[in-house]
Amino acid sequence: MTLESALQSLKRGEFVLLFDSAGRENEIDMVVAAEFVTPEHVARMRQHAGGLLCIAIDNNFATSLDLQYMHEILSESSISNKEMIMGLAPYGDHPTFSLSVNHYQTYTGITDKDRALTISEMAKIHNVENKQKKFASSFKTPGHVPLLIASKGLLAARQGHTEMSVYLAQVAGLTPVTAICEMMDAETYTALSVDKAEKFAKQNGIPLIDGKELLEYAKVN
Ligand SMILES: O=C(CO)[C@H](O)[C@H](O)COP(=O)(O)O
Ligand SMILES: [Mg+2]
Ligand SMILES: [Mg+2]
Repeated sequence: MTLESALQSLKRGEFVLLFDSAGRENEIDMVVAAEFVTPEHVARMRQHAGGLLCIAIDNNFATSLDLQYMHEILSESSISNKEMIMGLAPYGDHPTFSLSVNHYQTYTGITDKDRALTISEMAKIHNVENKQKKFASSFKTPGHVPLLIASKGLLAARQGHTEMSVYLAQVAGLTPVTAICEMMDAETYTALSVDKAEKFAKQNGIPLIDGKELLEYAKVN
């Protein structure tokens, strides 16, 4: 499956699977452009991925919303348990978590319908004039969908699913806001292996992108 066909899938509002690398998380995330997310997408990520469903956003967009990384927010806060604040994960990256949000029209925030609304409305904010004002009036925190902020410099700075998925959306000409969820294995209680993900991808006609290929593509484009 070529990167080009994966981009076409994203443009049609379909899933792609994204592997980071064996030396990093060694995980495969289901990825879909946030602007297309429906309750059915959320149900499928819940059933076929089962990890944490997050919204990844481009760094400039985060800045325009006055968002910070959660580890920065906590470092600057008056909490006493500062030693708990995540520095680097075992594979060497800082977490990209920021606030978690619910759209104001959700009820509990966790249902497929509620999360789909939160995710798709988050993409819409990217394209309005006064983003910060609209964001503050349309979303509540804490909520049921974590926001992840892609690094400034994107793939040159960090090679996580956060950056790779936002980069894919950008290259596809879409709003750089994605919904991503790690694929878990209910048989082994670990992350889904690449072999099993390849099988799933084939059976379901979903493109699987290797992060290595994406990084090579980014170098020459
Ligand atoms: O931990 C995560 C949030 O559920 C996932 O790994 C997600 O893929 C984003 O993180 P990263 O950019 O580090 O891969
Ligand atoms: Mg992770
Ligand atoms: Mg990841």
